[in-house]
Amino acid sequence: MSDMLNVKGLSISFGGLKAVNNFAINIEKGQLYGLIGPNGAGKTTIFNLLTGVYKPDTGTILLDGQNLTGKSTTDINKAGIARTFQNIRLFKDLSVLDNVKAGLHNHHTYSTLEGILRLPRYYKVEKEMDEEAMELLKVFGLDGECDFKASNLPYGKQRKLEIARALATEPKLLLLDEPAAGMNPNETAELMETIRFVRDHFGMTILLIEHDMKLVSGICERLTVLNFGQVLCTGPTQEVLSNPEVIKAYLGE
Ligand SMILES: Nc1ncnc2c1ncn2[C@@H]1O[C@H](COP(=O)(O)OP(=O)(O)OP(=O)(O)O)[C@@H](O)[C@H]1O
Repeated sequence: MSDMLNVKGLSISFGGLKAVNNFAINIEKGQLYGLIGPNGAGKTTIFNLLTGVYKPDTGTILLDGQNLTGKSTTDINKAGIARTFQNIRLFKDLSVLDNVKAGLHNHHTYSTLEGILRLPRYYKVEKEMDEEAMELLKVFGLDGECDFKASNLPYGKQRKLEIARALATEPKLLLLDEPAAGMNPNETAELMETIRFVRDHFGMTILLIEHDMKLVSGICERLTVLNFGQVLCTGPTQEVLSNPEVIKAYLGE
């Protein structure tokens, strides 16, 4: 199996603090992978490094063999990394459909002039986008709410919409930052099914940060545990979760 994501020697400091120190990870294509660790361990900072929000002090990031180190957020998104955020970020006043279409805009193009003049190509592209967005919404069971304002959806569905929008950019790697945060047990159980489905249906490679151990042990095949910015342990999920050092540093909290 080939690596979809290959990261080596990744570090960044904020002032005197080494938030991420010599981080490495290999994720195979189609793998469902978890990044866990105590609060402040550096997990979100790693997502910010992988997506170009921060530039690493050292290290390399390869996506499907392509070197993304030091690239901008836009270039990295185009190259195939999409993410969701710890605090949901949707276009709250836009419809559910338009939120997904905002993701599709990455690869459907008409010129600004074609758009302003409403030239035929504009209508053709808009129609194709409507259809594609609806297909994606169906996958998430959100097609019935396509005209709702995003902010009027219940919390669990907003999370799903955020994932749908990320998938609309046709990523090679999907990063989910605490997808179950703020969810009740029913919503979490449904979310687990959705994430598993996204992997199976789209063959998606997924890296997720999560504190909910039920979700982590339920769907992740491999884990990397981060502690004080450093990798404490990497391996198959059950092996990692029964590692005494991991229990001491994290699970025993
Ligand atoms: N832009 C920044 N400037 C200064 N310090 C930062 C910055 N971003 C993160 N940090 C620090 O880096 C460390 C790692 O933070 P990070 O948010 O990555 O942790 P985390 O593992 O995602 O935590 P949580 O589980 O609470 O979300 C923290 O000490 C944080 O305060």
